[in-house]
Amino acid sequence: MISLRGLTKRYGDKTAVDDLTCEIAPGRVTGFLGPNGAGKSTTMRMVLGLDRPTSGRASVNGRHYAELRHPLREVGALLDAKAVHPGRSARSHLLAMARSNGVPARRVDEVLETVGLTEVARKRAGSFSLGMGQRLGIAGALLGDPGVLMFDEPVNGLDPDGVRWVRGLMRSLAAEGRTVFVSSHLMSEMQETADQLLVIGRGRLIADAPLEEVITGSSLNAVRVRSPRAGELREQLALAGARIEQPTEQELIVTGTTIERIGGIAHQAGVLLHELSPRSASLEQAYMELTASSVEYAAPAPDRGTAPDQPRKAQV
Ligand SMILES: Nc1ncnc2c1ncn2[C@@H]1O[C@H](COP(=O)(O)OP(=O)(O)OP(=O)(O)O)[C@@H](O)[C@H]1O
Repeated sequence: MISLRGLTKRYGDKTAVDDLTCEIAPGRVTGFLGPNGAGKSTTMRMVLGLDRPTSGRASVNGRHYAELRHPLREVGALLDAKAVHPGRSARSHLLAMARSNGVPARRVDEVLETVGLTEVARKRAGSFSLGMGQRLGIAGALLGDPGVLMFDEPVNGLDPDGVRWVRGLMRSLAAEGRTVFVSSHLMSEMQETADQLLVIGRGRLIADAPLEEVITGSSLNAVRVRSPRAGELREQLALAGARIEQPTEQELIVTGTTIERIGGIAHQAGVLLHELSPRSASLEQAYMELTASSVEYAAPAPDRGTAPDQPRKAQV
């Protein structure tokens, strides 16, 4: 369990993390999302005692990181895969970490096997590709067999096979009852991996909700209706306050109401339906809506050459 209580970090007059309060619970994967500069890495660094909060508190299993006797055995983290001495082999890097945390040396070979680096274990970490470095960082996080794991952009630089492997690893760590807290900009990947989402923007909490809830909260969820009398149904639905697009003569895309309501209106009007199906928004669409007002570093829109979009929706 990771707990954040009024967690705040200021750098001069810049507030990187702004009064975050939430719990990251065990037994599930919590995705940590937010635009560039939202404060994700700073939050993770404060959990690990690498940055001192300006105010508030971050704790792991009820204690501050500095109070943990063998931190690696309680919380494992991959923050920066490049934070390895380039002249050291993967194995000696992990052995040094193990020794300083009372972890037995045989565990080093186990985690090297888990991340698929056994064959290159004696090669210099400096010669590793980005993906191999990520795997070594993940091995370091797993070393103490901790109940709490944090990963900052773990799939960065991994090939599709590696991305699938990380997804499976996260899921199985959570299934073992561990707390898995992972940041990513890859929304399609998060949609496959996360159970819970913590979304921040400009350091502030925007959403802390189950993945399903974030997606169903999107105004882009729609219902596709096909009917030989689509025009007639359209009128009835409009009277009931729904928003309707009609891409073809017999097809309607309806938002702003429920599938049950549409079925009821069609029934009352005696209109035959050939299809009534939900069109779920993607996590990417839901995320873009949620964070539209929090994007700090955005390129101008290509067709208009102006500033970023105006907020569409700020809260779930
Ligand atoms: N050491 C520092 N000194 C000054 N400002 C900092 C420092 N570290 C982070 N910041 C600022 O704090 C804000 C949050 O940065 P942070 O790296 O936590 O965001 P992030 O959500 O991890 O971003 P990204 O997705 O781009 O990695 C940014 O505006 C950043 O410039």
